[in-house]
Amino acid sequence: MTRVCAPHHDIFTRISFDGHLYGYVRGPSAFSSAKTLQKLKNPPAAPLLCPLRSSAASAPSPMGSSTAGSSLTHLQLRFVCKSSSMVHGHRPGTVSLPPAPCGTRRIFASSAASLPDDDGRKKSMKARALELNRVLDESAYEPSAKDMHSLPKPLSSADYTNLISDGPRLRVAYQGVPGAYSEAAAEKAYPNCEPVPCEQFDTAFESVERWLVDRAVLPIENSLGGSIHRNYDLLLRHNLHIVGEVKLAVRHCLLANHGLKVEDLTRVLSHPQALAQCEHTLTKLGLVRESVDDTAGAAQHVAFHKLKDTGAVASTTAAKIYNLNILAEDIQDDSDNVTRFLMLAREPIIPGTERPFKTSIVFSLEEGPGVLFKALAVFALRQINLTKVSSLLFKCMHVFSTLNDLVYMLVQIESRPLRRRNLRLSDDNNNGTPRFFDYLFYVDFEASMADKNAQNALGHLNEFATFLRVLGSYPVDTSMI
Ligand SMILES: O=C(O)C(=O)Cc1ccccc1
Repeated sequence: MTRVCAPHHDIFTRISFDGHLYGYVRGPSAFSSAKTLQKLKNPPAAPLLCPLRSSAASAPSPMGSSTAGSSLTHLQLRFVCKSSSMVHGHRPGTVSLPPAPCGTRRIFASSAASLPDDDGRKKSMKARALELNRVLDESAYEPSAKDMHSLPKPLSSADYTNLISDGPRLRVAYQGVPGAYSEAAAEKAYPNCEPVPCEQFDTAFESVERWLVDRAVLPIENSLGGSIHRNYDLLLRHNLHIVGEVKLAVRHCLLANHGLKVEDLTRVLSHPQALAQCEHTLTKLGLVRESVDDTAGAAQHVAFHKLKDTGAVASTTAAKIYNLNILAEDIQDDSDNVTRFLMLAREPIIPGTERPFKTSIVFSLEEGPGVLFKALAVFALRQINLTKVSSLLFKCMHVFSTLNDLVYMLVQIESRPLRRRNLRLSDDNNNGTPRFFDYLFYVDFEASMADKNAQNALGHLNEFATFLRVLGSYPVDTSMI
């Protein structure tokens, strides 16, 4: 893939309710970047590019009539693109990325053409990428297992300054350390990628936003332990788009240092979801459970401290990396233990109809009887399936009296009772404005935003929702079916 560097400007996009990608290119090289957008192989049709606002003395001319390298500064261009014909009257309201740190160049990773003066910039980007690799390599920890020093240290927020992504392999952030299930999910989602470990979920989100990496892959829900609510919140607080999903069969092992037997253990460490998924087995073994950030981190801790009374619930890969003994395999309570991960990117993908697509949205509603019924009816009326009912649905039964009527639907609703919590949204003007919501509903429905039916459903929902955002429209992972 040829990359285009877009110096000192912001590119930001969002999927509109009518299935368009739209966004802005803002900054001194907006014209050359906008020209680049016009040349994209994907989307198949040239995007419409139009000047939105310019702080330059004269108004900018429409795209195509200006030359690359124009001396205009702070130009904002709005672009809208769709694989079929243009539809006017799309909803405004995109979200801008935070300004690049001074001197930082941003790479428009999904572009397929080059700017004329690309060479010099590529060199400097390469240097910065090497810089990132150096930080990752040099900050290796000192674990007990012999190969551990060669593992990359997870990114923390301290690694953000002036480091950017470059290189032939797609760099994919995940939360955890090498050997985590999220790393395996990243490799399944993007074969041949370079997985980049991150200390926290927030770090993974920010690493993508700051162009340190190209994508993030994060767990969102699993068949046993339920949803990972923190990541739902992060989806709202950040500007990333869901561009895919990947399902991973998760098989847990009980790991311990060599020479130990199960009877020697009194305690077990792991990610809370992993502990929940092995609840019965761990109870039977009488082990005290302790939560840590990720399963592989638990294995690393047990190995590093040469613990004699503590085991870890983690993968066979983690056992190999941290040189631990596998005391028991397949200890999850349910043999069909599947975790769903989301693939996140800075730009949305163009929704298609050539294969099954799913769309994820988040919305809030005014309180009142029947209001959730009305919201879900916009899909039911159009025969759009929502996916499976979450137990969290029942938390809001006192608010929505007609909810019982809806249980027949195949629904996945994640409701987040926020108790008028102050949620700092990355809003459409990128103000990070705090807004209050009593409940936020996360809904996945089985349709593409390119589908007129889905567009109508969301248009309808938008008439009475107090807030509505499309988090992404992406191909369904059918690999586990
Ligand atoms: O901790 C990990 O390894 C993760 O990737 C998170 C997780 C934990 C349990 C099941 C699936 C994913």
